[in-house]
Amino acid sequence: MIEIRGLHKSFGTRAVLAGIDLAVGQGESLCVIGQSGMGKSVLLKCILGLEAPDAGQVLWQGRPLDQATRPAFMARFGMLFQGAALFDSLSVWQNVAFRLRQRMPDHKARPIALEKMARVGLGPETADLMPAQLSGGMAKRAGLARAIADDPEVIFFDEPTTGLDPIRAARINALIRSIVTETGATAITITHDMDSVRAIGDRVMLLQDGRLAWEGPVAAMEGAAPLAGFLGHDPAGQG
Ligand SMILES: Nc1ncnc2c1ncn2[C@@H]1O[C@H](COP(=O)(O)OP(=O)(O)OP(=O)(O)O)[C@@H](O)[C@H]1O
Repeated sequence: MIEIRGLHKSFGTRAVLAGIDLAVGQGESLCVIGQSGMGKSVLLKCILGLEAPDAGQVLWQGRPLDQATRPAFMARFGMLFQGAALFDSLSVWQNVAFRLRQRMPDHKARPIALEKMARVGLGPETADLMPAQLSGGMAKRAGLARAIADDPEVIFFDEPTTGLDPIRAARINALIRSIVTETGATAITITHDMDSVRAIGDRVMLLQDGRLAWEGPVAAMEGAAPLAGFLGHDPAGQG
């Protein structure tokens, strides 16, 4: 369970986050949407401790995340970065096993990496390829395998379909949903893509002018007036 209480973050005179409260339950899949520049990335950075909020708290399992509690949280989270963000100098399996290799020898890490790769549709023939040899869809799958390699309790998906054509995007969305359901992980997805929201989310939040302008179950969003600008909108045209 992740909770955010009264989160404020300004840059100069601009209040990017002006009092955000939210809670994501264990096993829940939350999608955060918002126009470009509305603070989705800043929110994610505050949760991860990459930006220090001006006020407010982030709690994990009821405890505020601080210097003492953050390492345990960081060990239990996985992330799919926008654009996959693979390490160019590491092979696919080494990317997938990046965290595992910090605490186990390669002969133990590699089979786990191959198992996670299989889960996302990457066969063993891709294990020793370098990221530059992968298509966009394969790179995204490798990034997804890395995100789940250490069986995280919490997974962040940052714009998971960016750069993919609609067919590949739909496949990645379906894969993410099945993995989230199967693992019981808590998922937070930041996206412009309403097809991702429909496919991945249980609940959706609209971030606007530093506040949560709308929140509800994905099933209720089609009739929600504040979301009218997003529904049926082509996400490729934004941000
Ligand atoms: N380190 C920083 N210093 C100054 N301003 C910042 C900093 N980080 C973010 N901002 C500003 O905060 C606002 C929100 O940025 P953020 O990256 O969170 O938007 P976003 O909703 O993720 O946008 P996008 O969908 O385009 O990625 C922007 O106006 C941005 O310029």
